[in-house]
Amino acid sequence: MGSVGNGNGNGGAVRFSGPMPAARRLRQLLSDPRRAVFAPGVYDGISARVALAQGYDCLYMTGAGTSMSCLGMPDLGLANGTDMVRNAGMIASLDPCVPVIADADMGYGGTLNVANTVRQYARAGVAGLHIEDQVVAKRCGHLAGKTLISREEYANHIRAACKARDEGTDIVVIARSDARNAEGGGFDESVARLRLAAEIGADALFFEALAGVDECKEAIKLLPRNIPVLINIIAGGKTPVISFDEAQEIGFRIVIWPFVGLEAAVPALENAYRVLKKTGKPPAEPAPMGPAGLFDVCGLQDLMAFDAAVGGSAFSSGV
Ligand SMILES: C[C@](O)(C(=O)O)[C@H](CC(=O)O)C(=O)O
Repeated sequence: MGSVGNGNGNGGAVRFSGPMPAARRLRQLLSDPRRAVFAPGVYDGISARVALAQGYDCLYMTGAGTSMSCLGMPDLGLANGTDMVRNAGMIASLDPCVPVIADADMGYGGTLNVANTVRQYARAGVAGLHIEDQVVAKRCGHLAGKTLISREEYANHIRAACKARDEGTDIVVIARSDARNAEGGGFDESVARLRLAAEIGADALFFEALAGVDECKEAIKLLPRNIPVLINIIAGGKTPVISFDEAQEIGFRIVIWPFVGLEAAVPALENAYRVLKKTGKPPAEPAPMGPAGLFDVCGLQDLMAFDAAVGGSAFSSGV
């Protein structure tokens, strides 16, 4: 989409035009108070492509899914910043018109690491990221036994994230608090930390592990009105499983479903490998898509059209 103007009447200046940068697009979506942003969880190139084909306005890169798909490990803080930014940047590059909100865990260290994480995600084209208040040896927000950093340290991390954002990027900084179900935390501690993060300059707030619809309503009542609040819905997690419309009705402005793709993929994979082993053939249903059908999911037609548009003939007789 980028066009380079050279000797084209603008004094030889290089001019780029193309889709609105993803972070600006996310800010635009968030600026409409009547509408929540709906972001299904994706964890790799295939899940992102499949979700993009459904026409969502935004995608969510799950850190747990990244850890599982890129490392084969559960969400126990084993994926580092490099693993995460690589996956987030790849997903963000697939359709630059659709913003990606990506998990950035605890920012992978102290204030300097948090700032570096924000810069790297912004450079990778990620539209928004969330930074939480767990220690570096973190775990999934819906598991027991979480340990928090102090309120002061968290404030410093959010300050670092905002300062890095303000170096010339538009990336949306989402402050997450895990205090609700962490040792020494609780509902009030989460509220206090998220209010503090809003004062410091976070763009949105993520209240992790809200327990029940009444608590969701209470959180919305107690958090500042002028800042979008994210709800993280995981079947079998701590937060009640409510629909997008119900979440929007309560007042949430960003709704993520991190595991929707993983919950579909894991049983399907398990079935395919089991049947192949048992019968010597893959399951008959669903009908095989074939190589071209599978590659179509990942943009085969666009790539062939690109080649033809620039005069290539690599695919002129089909694939
Ligand atoms: C939202 C989350 O950070 C994610 O990685 O998707 C996880 C999801 C999970 O592991 O249940 C979280 O809530 O901590």
